[in-house]
Amino acid sequence: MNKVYLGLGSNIGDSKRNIESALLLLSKKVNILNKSSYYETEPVGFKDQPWFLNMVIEGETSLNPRELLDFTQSIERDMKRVKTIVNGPRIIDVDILIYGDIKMESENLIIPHPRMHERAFVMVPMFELAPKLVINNIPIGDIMKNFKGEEIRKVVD
Ligand SMILES: Nc1ncnc2c1ncn2[C@@H]1O[C@H](COP(=O)(O)OP(=O)(O)OP(=O)(O)O)[C@@H](O)[C@H]1O
Ligand SMILES: Nc1nc2c(c(=O)[nH]1)N=C(CO)CN2
Repeated sequence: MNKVYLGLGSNIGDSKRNIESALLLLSKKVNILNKSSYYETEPVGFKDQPWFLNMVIEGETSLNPRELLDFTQSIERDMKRVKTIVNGPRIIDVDILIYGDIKMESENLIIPHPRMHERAFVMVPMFELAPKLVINNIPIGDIMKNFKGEEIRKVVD
């Protein structure tokens, strides 16, 4: 089994329900060990869209990276994710953030996720789960200093 961190996001429909549906589907092939809180987050990239709901899970899987990507993309398809504009609104988005100690860069799979360290909507929930993590030789605590905090709000149930 390999340790993985996956980032989930949604900003169409009942985002919390969408994410929980995706988690149920993910649990068929990913043993979910830990879930971050939910966060309401300002859209990054394309601003003219609803705020997202984001969270990160820590899990383990026997799927290899390619199989894991195929699996997460099958979940996005099953949940009728329709590709709109780049960075645009979506029912569900599942990103592979970290897979063990693997560093890979193929045309459709880059691990660690190449933009995760720029994203408060990934780093804040990730820090909640793994405050001692080192990503590309940078301690996550140092990455956290880049964020001001107004772009993200923890959802308190
Ligand atoms: N680590 C990764 N996790 C998920 N998809 C990845 C990863 N690396 C590359 N990809 C590729 O990114 C492509 C676009 O995925 P998607 O449409 O979900 O992008 P996005 O989530 O909108 O943008 P971003 O990747 O910046 O979060 C996928 O088809 C997949 O092949
Ligand atoms: N706040 C937020 N912004 C985004 C998100 C997301 O999940 N949350 N996903 C994107 C494309 O992956 C682009 N922008």
